[in-house]
Amino acid sequence: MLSTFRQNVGHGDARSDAYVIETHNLSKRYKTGIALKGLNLRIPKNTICGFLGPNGAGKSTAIRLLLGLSKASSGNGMVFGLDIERDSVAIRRRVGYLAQDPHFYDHMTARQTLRFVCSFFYSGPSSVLEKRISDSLDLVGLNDKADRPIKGFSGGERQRLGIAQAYINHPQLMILDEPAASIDPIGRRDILEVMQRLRQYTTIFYSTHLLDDVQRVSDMVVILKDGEMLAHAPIEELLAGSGEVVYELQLEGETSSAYERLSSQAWVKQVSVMRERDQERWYVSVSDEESAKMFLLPLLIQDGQPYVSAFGRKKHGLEDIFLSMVENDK
Ligand SMILES: Nc1ncnc2c1ncn2[C@@H]1O[C@H](COP(=O)(O)OP(=O)(O)OP(=O)(O)O)[C@@H](O)[C@H]1O
Repeated sequence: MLSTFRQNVGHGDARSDAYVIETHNLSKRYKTGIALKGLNLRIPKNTICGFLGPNGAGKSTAIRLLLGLSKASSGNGMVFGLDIERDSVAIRRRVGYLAQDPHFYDHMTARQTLRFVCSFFYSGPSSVLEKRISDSLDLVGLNDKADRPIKGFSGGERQRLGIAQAYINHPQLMILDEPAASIDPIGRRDILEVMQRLRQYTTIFYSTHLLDDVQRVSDMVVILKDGEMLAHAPIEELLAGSGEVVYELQLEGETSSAYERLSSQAWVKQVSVMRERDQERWYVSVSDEESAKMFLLPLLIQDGQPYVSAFGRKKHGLEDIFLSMVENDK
């Protein structure tokens, strides 16, 4: 850390050691209705937390409250152990924020943009400043484009510059509002890589609709719907689901006798069949995994029928879990 830049060391209370963000029944009511109902967040240091929810779930409302840009109707919250209402200026100084649609002066280059941002908080030697700018551009993979006007940048490059701008003051927390929305797959992959690189330096709390991205880079997931929190858990815990064991099989050929054999077993709870052109996909839910390991395949195939082209334990994807939570409100 460069000594002439403001040092981001904690000066909050003891709770700041455990959680970067902590809220208690944080709620927001607009004239039109309740946007956020009793949000209880606990986000530990150096995690990447995906903040998920359908449109209108309350994600931006929560972000505005955390940054002190809007006042809570009830409840309270801490960022670095500082009160989000009383200490919002001190909090914002230590948070790097990327808005949903960042605006830049398009005639300026990436390097000039970062210099301009630094001019608001830095007054030390220019060699230190230039090194900090160069390091930030490196981190987001823009060093080779640093001296080109921003007007020629792709959507993904603009977002990466936005991340460099949010990171330039080495914040302890970055809040990113939809950092990869409306970016092509290569641009999105680059942004995810930048987030992975940043994880060693800071905590990242980001809102998104992109479930695959959340599954790839997040440690923790918070799911909101209609202002209510449906889930707040480490991603592995969420992906482990209810603990139900389901085998997924892809079959071709004669399947009716195999269906009879399997469904008559006491340890088979259910066999669901989906027909796909000339194949069938089966989901076999079992109550005893040991029996399934020993008997499922031998029972399935007799006299070479049916032909099994895929076999494995079904993994729950975040998309399945998100959709089932949002649709069932559980
Ligand atoms: N300033 C406001 N005045 C009145 N209602 C508002 C205001 N801001 C947000 N809302 C309402 O609060 C609810 C939550 O909105 P919010 O923007 O927080 O959702 P979101 O999860 O960020 O949605 P999106 O994913 O579409 O950005 C919505 O019903 C919205 O219409």
